[in-house]
Amino acid sequence: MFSDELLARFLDASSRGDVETVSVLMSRSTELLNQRGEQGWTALMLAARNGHFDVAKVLLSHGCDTSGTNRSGQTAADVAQFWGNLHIARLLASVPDPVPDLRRLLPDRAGEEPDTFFNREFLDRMSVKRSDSEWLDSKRASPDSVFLLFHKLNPLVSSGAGETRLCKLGAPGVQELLKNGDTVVVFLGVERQEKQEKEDNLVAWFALDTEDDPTEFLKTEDPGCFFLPGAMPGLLRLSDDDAGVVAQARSVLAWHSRYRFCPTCGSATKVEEAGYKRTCLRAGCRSLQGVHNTCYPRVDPVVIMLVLHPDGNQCLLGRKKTFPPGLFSCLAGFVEPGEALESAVRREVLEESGVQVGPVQYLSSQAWPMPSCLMIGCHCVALTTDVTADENEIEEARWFTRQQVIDALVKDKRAVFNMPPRQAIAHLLLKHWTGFNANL
Ligand SMILES: NC(=O)c1ccc[n+]([C@@H]2O[C@H](COP(=O)([O-])OP(=O)(O)OC[C@H]3O[C@@H](n4cnc5c(N)ncnc54)[C@H](O)[C@@H]3O)[C@@H](O)[C@H]2O)c1
Ligand SMILES: [Mg+2]
Ligand SMILES: [Mg+2]
Ligand SMILES: [Mg+2]
Ligand SMILES: [Zn+2]
Repeated sequence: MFSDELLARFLDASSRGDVETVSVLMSRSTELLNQRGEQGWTALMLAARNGHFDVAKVLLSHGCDTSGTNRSGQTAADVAQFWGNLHIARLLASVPDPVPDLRRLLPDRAGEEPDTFFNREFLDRMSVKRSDSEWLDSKRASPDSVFLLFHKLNPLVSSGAGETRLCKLGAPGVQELLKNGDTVVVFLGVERQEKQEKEDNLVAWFALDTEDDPTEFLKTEDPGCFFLPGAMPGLLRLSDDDAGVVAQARSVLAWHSRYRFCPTCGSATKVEEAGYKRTCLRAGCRSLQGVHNTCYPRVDPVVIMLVLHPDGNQCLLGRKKTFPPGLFSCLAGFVEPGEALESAVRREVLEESGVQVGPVQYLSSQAWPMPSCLMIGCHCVALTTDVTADENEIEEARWFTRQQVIDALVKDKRAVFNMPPRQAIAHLLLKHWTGFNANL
């Protein structure tokens, strides 16, 4: 701490060009450096006003902030320029602003939208049709329509030729389930057409989930069909073409399985808008007034970030206790209510690793249907480098060099860690940072 009297002497010495007193006082309290006097001027502004080059140099050598402004909105450089002290203006102009400098470490944004797993959409969701019950009924009965069946949120698939593909059932294949009034049938959309088709010719897709024992059902179906076991890593076995429609279907079905009753009053609900809304059946429930976010499927935003070291050559990765051995990935965390993405990035990195973050840059996002996250992928640059992992969540967090990341990407024998799988956006953030464009 310092007294008002000490600050007054420090500002006075800067203003008079008394380098020696400035140095002595700073050695007693470094906090004086960016303090303002009654007029809102810092020592650097006073030195700039009065042309004291040596004082400005000493202040800068102690890491004095050059970006602060006085009450007229002038920086020290503006003050020096205004009063004709051009040598000081030039000195200040040659001091890089630390934040824009760190910004240069952020990789260029991708030119093209990356083809990320879970994001590929070949259906037109056609949300206008969700309230057209006549059209929906006709599509549910149509022999051309496709039904995707899930058992406890695991999709029915078949394996062959090294690929795991969705089983596309027709209405007869799921007729028992359709007869059951409790079954939720979600309308996913229609296949995109090369040329404009009549509405009647569009191929509609639906999804439904059953919790019943599927043994009997599987006996009647193609013997190669099975329910993909476990969400992770099971879902990552899907083909790239099928992953997107599974992300959509699984997230909406998971919402139905978890939100049977009205979250506002606990009453029964009815399914509307072809599976995209649940409405409370109790007249007078608060959820029926205005737009109510409990009535619609959830999306939980999660920030996921590759933190770059201020030296530009290292990045911060962490391991959760639940990760397979050797795997390190980007830090991630749920965005909290009332929080901007940039703040969520800074808070989660600080919580999980103790590292402070400066500039943040968005790269791209990914649907992550476990059960319905939206991963928001960012690069950011650290302001501090000491790592203290939050032991509750992270087993270990540390800096890896660019070369170590490339070794892990190409699975070189020198690799010191395993990359997250190519289907995860963490992989894309790492690969994008290295600038490594080979099709790995
Ligand atoms: N695609 C990828 O590359 C990738 C990589 C890492 C994580 N993820 C996903 O991101 C999710 C979030 O990351 P995290 O676990 O590090 O988050 P986190 O660091 O915020 O910590 C998770 C904890 O936050 C709490 N929490 C707060 N809001 C929550 C909500 N809406 N839903 C569930 N829990 C909530 C819970 O206590 C939970 O245990 C993971 O669950 C995972 O599915 C995806
Ligand atoms: Mg986390
Ligand atoms: Mg966290
Ligand atoms: Mg969190
Ligand atoms: Zn209600």
